[in-house]
Amino acid sequence: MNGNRKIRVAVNGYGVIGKRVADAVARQDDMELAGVSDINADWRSRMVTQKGYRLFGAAKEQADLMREAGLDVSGTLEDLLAAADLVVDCTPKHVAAKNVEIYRQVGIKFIVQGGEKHTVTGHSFVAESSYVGALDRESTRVVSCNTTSIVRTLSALKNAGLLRRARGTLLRRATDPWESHLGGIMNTLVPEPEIPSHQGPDAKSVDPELDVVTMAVKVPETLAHLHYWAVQLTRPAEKEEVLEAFRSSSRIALIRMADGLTAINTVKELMADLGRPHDNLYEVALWSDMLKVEGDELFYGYMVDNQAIVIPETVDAIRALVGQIRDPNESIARTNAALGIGTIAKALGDQ
Ligand SMILES: NC(=O)c1ccc[n+]([C@@H]2O[C@H](COP(=O)([O-])OP(=O)(O)OC[C@H]3O[C@@H](n4cnc5c(N)ncnc54)[C@H](O)[C@@H]3O)[C@@H](O)[C@H]2O)c1
Repeated sequence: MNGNRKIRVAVNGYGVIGKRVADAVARQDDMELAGVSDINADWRSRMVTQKGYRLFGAAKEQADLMREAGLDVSGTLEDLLAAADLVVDCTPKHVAAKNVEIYRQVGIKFIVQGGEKHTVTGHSFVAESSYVGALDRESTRVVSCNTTSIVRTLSALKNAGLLRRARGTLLRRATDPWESHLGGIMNTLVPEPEIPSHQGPDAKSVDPELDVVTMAVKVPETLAHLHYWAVQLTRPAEKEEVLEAFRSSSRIALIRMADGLTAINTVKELMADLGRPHDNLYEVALWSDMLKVEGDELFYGYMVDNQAIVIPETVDAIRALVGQIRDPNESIARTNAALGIGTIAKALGDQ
């Protein structure tokens, strides 16, 4: 690739993650959105052209259906891939694993999301932990929302020399807001049948050194996930030392109950007030005044906006695969600036 040319990015699957990835790519000054491909021909695909993005059908049949519905269609996925340097697959779980065959045939770099297994690409991505390992690769997998939060927070403790082992309980949102008329639990809590739940082992696909076990339960709300962690430190530590470790990550935002941020809906409202697209909380929002250190034991809780947290990671994964920017910190800083990551600390002051 010519060093000065913008990276042309295709997004396949314009759902919860795909629409946010498309918007985030459009905001990067070193990238351009080549277009978006999907299979549906309703209001969701209509929003693609409304935003000024080029729309493609996943195959001829879907492109024809879109045309019949009066949509302005630029061709098929094949045409889109021909006009792109890299494709981000945001189709539902297991669909991407099949699309990978198409990408390999065409010879285009690709990113899949956390619904797919590590083996689909052989590399799992969280920017602060595995950017360098993704440089120049054919593909990577941006891990799931929960796994991203686990790797970000535990890496911060690990890098400060504080992490021995971590045990977490995850309260998982039932479904995504836009599709909550189609399903999702009510008036119950559904424990995941196995311990450990998959997120702990999945974090080790990014960093095999992490000693982490997770347990999870599905809860009847749609806003976000909530995690509680008990961590054995390498030595007794002060609370301020731990907070300093978390502050070292630009993608962990310290918040406080004392500021009135006492529930996940209040944090989402803050994102709306900050003018974030889709009210996205890209950061792990970790309560500094709830955090407790007792000798060498650490306890804390945080919120994960499942719809948003993987978006900055996906943008960084694009740069890593293309390989023009070799330094993770440079990519992270560019992504953060383009998405407004850092505005929480500015708005709330020192936490
Ligand atoms: N929703 C979340 O909170 C979340 C968080 C992190 C990661 N992920 C992962 O991101 C991926 C996408 O999840 P999502 O929640 O955005 O799904 P989604 O169902 O909201 O969106 C998927 C989109 O892909 C389209 N699609 C389906 N089959 C297609 C095909 N063959 N070709 C092109 N488009 C097709 C659908 O019409 C839909 O618009 C999954 O791997 C998921 O596990 C989801």
